[in-house]
Amino acid sequence: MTTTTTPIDNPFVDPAPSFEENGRGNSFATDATLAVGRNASLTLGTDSLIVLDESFEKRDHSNCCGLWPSGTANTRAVPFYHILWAVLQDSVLTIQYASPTSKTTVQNATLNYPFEYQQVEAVNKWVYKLLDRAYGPAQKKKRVKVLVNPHAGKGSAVKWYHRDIEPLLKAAQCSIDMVNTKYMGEAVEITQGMDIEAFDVVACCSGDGLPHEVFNGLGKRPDARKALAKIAVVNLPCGSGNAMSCNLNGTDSASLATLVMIKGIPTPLDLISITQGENRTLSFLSQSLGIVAEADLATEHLRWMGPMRFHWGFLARLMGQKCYPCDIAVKSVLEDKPSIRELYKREQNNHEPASERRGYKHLLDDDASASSGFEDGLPSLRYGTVNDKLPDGWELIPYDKLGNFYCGNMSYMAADANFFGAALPNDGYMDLICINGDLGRLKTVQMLLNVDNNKFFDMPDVYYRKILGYRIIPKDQGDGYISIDGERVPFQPFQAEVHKGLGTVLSKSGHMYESPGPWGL
Ligand SMILES: Nc1ncnc2c1ncn2[C@@H]1O[C@H](COP(=O)(O)OP(=O)(O)OP(=O)(O)O)[C@@H](O)[C@H]1O
Repeated sequence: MTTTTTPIDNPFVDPAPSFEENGRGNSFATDATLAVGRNASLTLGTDSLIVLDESFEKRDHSNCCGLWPSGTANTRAVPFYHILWAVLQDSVLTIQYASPTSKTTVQNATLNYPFEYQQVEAVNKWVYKLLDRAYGPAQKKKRVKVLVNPHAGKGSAVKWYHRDIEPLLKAAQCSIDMVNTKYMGEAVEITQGMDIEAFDVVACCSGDGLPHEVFNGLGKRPDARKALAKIAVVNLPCGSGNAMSCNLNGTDSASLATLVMIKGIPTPLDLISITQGENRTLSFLSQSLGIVAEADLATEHLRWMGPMRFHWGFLARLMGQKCYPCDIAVKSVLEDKPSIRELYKREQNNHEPASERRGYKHLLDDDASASSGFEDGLPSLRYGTVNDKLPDGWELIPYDKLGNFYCGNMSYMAADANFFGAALPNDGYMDLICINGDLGRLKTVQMLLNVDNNKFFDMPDVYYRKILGYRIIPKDQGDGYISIDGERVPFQPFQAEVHKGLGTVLSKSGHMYESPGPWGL
């Protein structure tokens, strides 16, 4: 009787054929194990590179305090996801990988093994397979324009770039062109004029402010559509608000986010056109008016408090049960939570390629043809601007007791603040939450707590909708706070509409955010 060993039973067994082999009818298969002299071997396992090296035992305590899965003292399993590069040069095989230094940080580490001249061909084939496993469908050697905001957060971005980010990018053979921004708005100018053929990614070592500028810089170009589709915008978190990284990299650690970027898959992102006065800008994250906007923007002087500043600002306003009366017209598509969950579930199982996730073709809207998708610049506005007459079918409704108007395009609005549990990168909708200001203090505090523990979406007082556009007109108030992607804009009426998959980001999955979704799935 013969017994077969599956990869699940044995991590030393090479898994199913690689991406390359699939396309080549397996003609490229080589041994999964490279023997290095008599004392070491390198094996392509199920999801890790298994390094067996007797010198580990003597040399170091390098299992990083138990952070790697490891069998014995002389074995190390390096997940393929952490492999940055491998090359055989001058008869020495060098493998670079991201090694955990704590639960939230990684740093570049290297393995070197000498090989005989006769082994070169076999080793090169093995390296090819290793890189294939390490990168899967992700592009290798990305060409990255890096923008560092020296003033982001507490002013550590330059230090973090040199310590946590650049070494990983170099180890992964990325080409780098780094610029420190010198003033507010410079990232708009840089990306408006950049050579988009020379780069794949613009990586912002910053908070969410610089990505906002980059989307707008690309959006101002005569070839805006092409630029926004070609260049992936990435946040490597160094600011005080790093929501973009939490959503797409699943972390607010600069080094871990860099690893995710190196392995990231281009993902179309819905962008929102905002018209206010005579201006048109792009928003990628959120728009808010009411308690959330005020708790954030009106507490700048309390920056020393760190993240507590937002909670303090929120509670202070809550005590006064403040309302923010507005007239609001909404072009709504889904208004009930079961349908919104259903959409989310469908998208989890939807693996269509990035090329199918752009444009308007999936929208079943009455006048979708108004924006046919052939323009070179930004798409035209289907619903006009805030200065035009209200689009057909829209109706302004008075919200005299409005406490919070919050429109989101991503799930997390800060680390652990999963406000928009049903948000999707390219469903072609914005997620809108409206909450009354006279709910009662206890209920509102409960709401805030439920944002932290993932029960917010299901609360009956959370009015959650999937929408295509809206107009909001503040009334009966003097000055106030409106936030677009966390930045303050004039307290004046504005209108918003979404463009399906107009922008591009890098994500782990190619189609979902790194949030747990709307609960109860
Ligand atoms: N050299 C600079 N000096 C002053 N401001 C700058 C500079 N470079 C960029 N900025 C601006 O800083 C703003 C905030 O940046 P960012 O989001 O990166 O950091 P942050 O700490 O998260 O900020 P905030 O919490 O204030 O939004 C952006 O609007 C950006 O244009």
